[in-house]
Amino acid sequence: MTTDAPDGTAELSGRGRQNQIYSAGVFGRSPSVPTDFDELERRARRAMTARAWAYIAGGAGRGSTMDANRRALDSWAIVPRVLRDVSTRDISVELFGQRLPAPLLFAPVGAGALVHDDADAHIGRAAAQLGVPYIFSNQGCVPMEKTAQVMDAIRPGSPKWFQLYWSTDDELVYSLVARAEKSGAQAIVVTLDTTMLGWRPQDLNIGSLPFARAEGIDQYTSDPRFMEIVAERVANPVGVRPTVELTIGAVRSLFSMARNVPGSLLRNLVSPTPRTAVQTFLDIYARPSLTWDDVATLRDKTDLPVVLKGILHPDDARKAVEIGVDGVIVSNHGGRQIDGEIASVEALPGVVDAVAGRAKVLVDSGIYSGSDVFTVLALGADAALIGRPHMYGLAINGADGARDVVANIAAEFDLTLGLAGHTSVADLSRDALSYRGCRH
Ligand SMILES: Cc1cc2nc3c(=O)[nH]c(=O)nc-3n(C[C@H](O)[C@H](O)[C@H](O)COP(=O)(O)O)c2cc1C
Ligand SMILES: O=C(O)C(=O)c1ccccc1
Repeated sequence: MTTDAPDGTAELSGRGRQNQIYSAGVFGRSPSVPTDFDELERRARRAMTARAWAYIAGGAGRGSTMDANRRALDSWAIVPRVLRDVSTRDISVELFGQRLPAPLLFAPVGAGALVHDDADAHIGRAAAQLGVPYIFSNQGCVPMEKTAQVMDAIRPGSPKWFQLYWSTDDELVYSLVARAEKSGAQAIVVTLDTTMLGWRPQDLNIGSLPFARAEGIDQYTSDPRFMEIVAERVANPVGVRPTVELTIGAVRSLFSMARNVPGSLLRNLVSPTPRTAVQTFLDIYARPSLTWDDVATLRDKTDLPVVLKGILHPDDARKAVEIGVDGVIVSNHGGRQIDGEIASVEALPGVVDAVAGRAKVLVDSGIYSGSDVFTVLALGADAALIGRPHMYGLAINGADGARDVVANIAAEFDLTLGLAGHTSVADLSRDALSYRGCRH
């Protein structure tokens, strides 16, 4: 089956996408982004500043978790079946009552402004054109209301979810959740693996943290509760440690941020407010003391599906189901948090078995091609999140680049599905794979 975007420019079916690309080729036009991950990454690196590359491509420590993510995927081989009429295929899936055109989502990625102005709005546009969900990052660069508006203008009711980092201030947490509900979010994703930032040598070695330059704090500066905390701190600076020095770039971002905030406290740049906003963000964005009780409370307070991101142990998956969450995301945050961590795909079968169909199981980290998507679905995942690849597409070719990267992965998945002898996602099981063991 073919899924056209409203403007007719993006195809998710394998043959449709191939036809688009080959037909354009006849007129000398090449695709907006490379169609394989390695070339995509090379081109993206050339399109980015060194600071953006360090943050986006970087991982924790020596990068061994990123390597493990790839190794785990590559240790499974697809075993095709033949003569089964694969002429009509359906790659759509249902998640939380909504039919999605492909088993894919745009992962939440913070500080996208490093790559593109108003990054989140452009990714929102890409996602809306495809009808694929976009999970808004809590560390995004555009207030969620604006991204939602951009998406709904393209496709009313475009699938959108909100990713939450649990702040030390519960009132801020619930203010963000209420804004997400009002913006039309269809699920709340709580990310659990970033209660502190991992040890990231690529950023550390050049002394670069986007948030310290006010890149990636727009969900906060557009929040009334957050700005109330900032105002309190400005009025009463006792105990506030100014650990952040503002650069010219930071002042520029703060200036644009001030334009976003109604009746902004930030307008007056000679005031201590911008610096306090950055420092307040760094102080309160995450609470390492978070426990299951907090998540259970959230579960009771919102009617939206709650999805936990960063689940890798089967016992945690069982506990999540027990407290009534609707889904888990098997993720090691793209290998950015712990060096030497279990690969998502290594953890996936254990989590799928523990959940036993009682909640949705999503997965991310290193899923870069249609055959990777095939592998994780055959291992029991319901859908996969795509992180760095869509940011690389954004870096190379803006919204169209982000869209086409995800369209290409969907198209390759559709072809892989058919070539392997299957016609729908529901057909897939571990029988479709053979374990070839780790090569190390
Ligand atoms: C630059 C960058 C920023 C990220 N920011 C967030 C974030 O704000 N919230 C979150 O839950 N995950 C964040 N992640 C993790 C992604 O959601 C996802 O788990 C990861 O990118 C998947 O791995 P992949 O990049 O190999 O596809 C970020 C990842 C990257 C690369
Ligand atoms: O960079 C990230 O991966 C990320 O998710 C994050 C979250 C909070 C603060 C800094 C980074």
